[in-house]
Amino acid sequence: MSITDYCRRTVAFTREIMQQPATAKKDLRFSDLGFFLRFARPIWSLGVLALVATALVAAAKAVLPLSIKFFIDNILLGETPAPDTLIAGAGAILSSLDTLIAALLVLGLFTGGMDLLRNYWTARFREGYAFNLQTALVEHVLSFPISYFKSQQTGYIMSRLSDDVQILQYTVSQYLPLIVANGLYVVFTLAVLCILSLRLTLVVAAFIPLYLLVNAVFIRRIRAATHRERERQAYVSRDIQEVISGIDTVKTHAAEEREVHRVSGTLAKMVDARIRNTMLSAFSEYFRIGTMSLMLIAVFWVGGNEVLAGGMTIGDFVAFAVYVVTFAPTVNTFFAFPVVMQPAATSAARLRELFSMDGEPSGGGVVPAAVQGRIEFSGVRFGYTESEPVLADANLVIRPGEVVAVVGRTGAGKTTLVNLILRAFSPQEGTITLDGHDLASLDPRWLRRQVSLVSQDLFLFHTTIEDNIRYSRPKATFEEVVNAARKAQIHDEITGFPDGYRTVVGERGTQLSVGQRQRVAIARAFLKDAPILILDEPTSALDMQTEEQIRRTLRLLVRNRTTILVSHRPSLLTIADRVVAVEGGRVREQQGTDLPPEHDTGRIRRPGHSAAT
Ligand SMILES: Nc1ncnc2c1ncn2[C@@H]1O[C@H](COP(=O)(O)OP(=O)(O)OP(=O)(O)O)[C@@H](O)[C@H]1O
Repeated sequence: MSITDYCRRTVAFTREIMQQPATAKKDLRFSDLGFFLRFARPIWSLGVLALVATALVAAAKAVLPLSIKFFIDNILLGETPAPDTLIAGAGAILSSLDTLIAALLVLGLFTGGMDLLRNYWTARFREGYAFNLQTALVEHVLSFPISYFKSQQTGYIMSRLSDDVQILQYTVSQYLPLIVANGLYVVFTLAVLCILSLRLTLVVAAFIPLYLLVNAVFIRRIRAATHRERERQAYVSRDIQEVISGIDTVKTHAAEEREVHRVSGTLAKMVDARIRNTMLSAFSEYFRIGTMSLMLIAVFWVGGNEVLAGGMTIGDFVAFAVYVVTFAPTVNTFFAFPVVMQPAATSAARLRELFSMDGEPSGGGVVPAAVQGRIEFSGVRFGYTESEPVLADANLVIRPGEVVAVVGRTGAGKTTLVNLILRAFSPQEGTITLDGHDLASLDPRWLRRQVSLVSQDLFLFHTTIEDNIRYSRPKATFEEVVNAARKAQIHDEITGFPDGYRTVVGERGTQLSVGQRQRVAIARAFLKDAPILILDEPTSALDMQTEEQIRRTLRLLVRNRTTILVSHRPSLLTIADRVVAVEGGRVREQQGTDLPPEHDTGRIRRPGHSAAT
């Protein structure tokens, strides 16, 4: 590529990034600051200490260059300070070299000590703040309805939970103390500059609107670019997480290259967003540095002429020049804060959005004293999209203690039906009641405590088998855990492992076979002993012999519980009192002639029969 082509492309790229949409979807409002301050409330005293220490260090640093003025004017040239100046008193005291050196030593020791304290208090405040924020965030996100987690990919949620908090914490901890310190430094220094020369200070102040103009042009653009970058970063996390969790499928299809290509595609979009964002920041920095250089030139020009004309002492000018040379980069950094704080502002806006989403009410809703277990669907309509109902007009009554098997073609809506009982989703029309209470009116956590679920999609934690079984009743004794495992026909296999019940099952239970995991889930249900039981393909991974054993234990488990059994296994349906079919969005009773031949053995009791086995 020729140099001309290169320049042309650079200009086109610059024009393109300056013309990108400059409005971000989720901007942080000023009122949101109050929201984020609430996490600082329990540690406010540390914040105040950090602020006071920062102010003292800034003040100490601001007076330091004044020593040059005293050294030149009072000590070297022996001039008597003008009685009407504010710093005359200090000048009179520091009129000998010894006192000036002693004062400098004291000032140095004080500044160093105070700086150490500032670091300590700032670190405690920063970490305490991040702790409060992240704990509240995890608590809030865990209160979201199950439907949120079913509609979002784990990697995307994780990115928002960890990346945003980290970026907010990192940026705020790095820059917030600097903003405070630099802000105070600017104020103190401006005061000293005014004392040294009001005229020159006005020259400095004249450049402030130029800084504001640069910010006005760039801030909105940088904010929008940061939003784009962060969304794309979440997509990268989502894709990587998906590949890692589906690594078995990826490997068996020898699809590593394809997956690398897919992830690198998402990654490339993020890198592009990052470059554009970096370049926008670089352009704004370029204009700020330009403003700073112009300011320094103007100060030297006006100040130099003042000294030549005798309107200013050499000491005042040198002190002023030292101030301005150290002050200018601080002013520059100060006006760059709105830019460097954009990642934090973006993260804060995204976190605010998460916090403003409604979780399920905790402790709200009706909590009946006892559960009979009558479940009734009346005219229920539900679809994952409004236009395509999975259930169109579902009517079903399950009597207390009854075992109802739900059959139907794959994709007919059987799992959807049980998810509605768990209030993972809410019907768009019609009602579902438990003992006459609309599920929508019940406390969702209470409701789920009344239900044991053994599903085909079970989850084990990366801990011991004992703790995994105990998950359904944390206060259960070891004997109760063993008892539940015996009933679920897994005790002998557990004791066969070298570590027995202390065997760690691996992430998601990968060190157990699917059949073993399924029986751990059944053991959990025995231990929970809830009045309602949902069995969604509970034996899908078991061989015929183990299923036969489990069928016997399931007969025991369903006793005196309202049970909904979803299964494609004809043999398992024999534990049901009756069978209903989900078909075309409706639920209809299955008659003897509708059942596959192996069902019609007379073991399935028809509606109206007792639930006892
Ligand atoms: N979280 C979801 N989001 C969108 N659509 C979904 C979701 N879960 C299920 N579906 C769709 O709803 C329909 C019913 O699914 P459901 O899992 O209830 O069927 P099922 O009868 O249990 O099937 P199977 O016997 O294969 O388990 C299917 O078309 C499915 O694609």
